[in-house]
Amino acid sequence: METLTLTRPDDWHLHLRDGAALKAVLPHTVRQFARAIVMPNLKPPVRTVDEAAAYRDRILAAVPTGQQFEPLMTLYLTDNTRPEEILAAKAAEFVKAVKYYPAGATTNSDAGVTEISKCDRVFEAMQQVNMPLLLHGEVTDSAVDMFDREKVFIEKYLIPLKQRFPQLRVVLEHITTSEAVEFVLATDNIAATITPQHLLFNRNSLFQGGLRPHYYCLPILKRETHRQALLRAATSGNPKFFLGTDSAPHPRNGKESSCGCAGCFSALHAMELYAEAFESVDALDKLEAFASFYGPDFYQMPRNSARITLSKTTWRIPDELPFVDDGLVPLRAGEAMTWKMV
Ligand SMILES: NC(=O)N[C@@H](CC(=O)O)C(=O)O
Ligand SMILES: [Zn+2]
Ligand SMILES: [Zn+2]
Repeated sequence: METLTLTRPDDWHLHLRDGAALKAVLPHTVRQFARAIVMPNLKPPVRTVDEAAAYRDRILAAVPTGQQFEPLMTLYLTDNTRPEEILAAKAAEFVKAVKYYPAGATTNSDAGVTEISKCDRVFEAMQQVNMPLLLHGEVTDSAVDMFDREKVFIEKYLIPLKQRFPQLRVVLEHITTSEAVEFVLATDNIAATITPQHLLFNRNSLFQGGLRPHYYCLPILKRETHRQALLRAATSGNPKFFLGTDSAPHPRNGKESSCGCAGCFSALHAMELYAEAFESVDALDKLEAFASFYGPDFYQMPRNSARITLSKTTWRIPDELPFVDDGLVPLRAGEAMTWKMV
């Protein structure tokens, strides 16, 4: 049987939620990944080192017995974050980055930043102590077309930010456009994560025979030329592009609604999805570095030493997994996968 053995990967962009939802989804991630950058967009958000420490403890308590997992914590940037909090985060070694959400851009981002330049003193401190800034890179201006919001964010906010803070290390999260790929390639001290859905699907998947809420995430899927640019970047062997699933669980009734939530759940089968994307352009030899090397290199952490194996086996993605309130529909539910983690 055809198999693929890789260094154990890490997920550099993950939503674990809290409480019963955390307990339901964490085992899926622990099965595939050794570590994950855990997003802070809880209700209320994780804004301080103390809140991050408490959330980290709740995550560790939910790790299935006998298994290993290291949550890498992030702080949620607000208009009121103080530079002192950055120094405290640096001293507390479990906080690995600070996350910027434009207020109102995505799920649980109401407490996000209203005007990015308000945070300049915080960015100054981050640049000083080498704390990475993670960006949800979309403008929220309702006058800007939904499909242009990442491109406009780069032009309007990210280029000026990098001019003000050239040494600040930035991750442009879940990139979706060729403009993002080009910007990352052309700029120092910036990397990007790429999700499985943005490598596998274009915006037609949102409307395949009807409205498909389980393909709705933010930033929204773009046209095919962008998907191809992302796939080229991910499989190029350039260390600026690495794995971040953005697995973002919502209950079925939150997605299948008159105003459905944004987010795709992929923690169940993330590595299988990435393997399929890489295989589609005959680049399986580039998967290990994308999934297991470039992330820890950017975050200046050691690479993992354990290994995982994927085998060429056909299986069917379940229609639904147990969750809270309602079931959890995984990305591409009910369809066939050709790789399977052993
Ligand atoms: N990606 C999403 O569509 N949703 C994420 C938030 C985010 O990463 O923007 C979520 O928390 O549900
Ligand atoms: Zn986001
Ligand atoms: Zn996310």
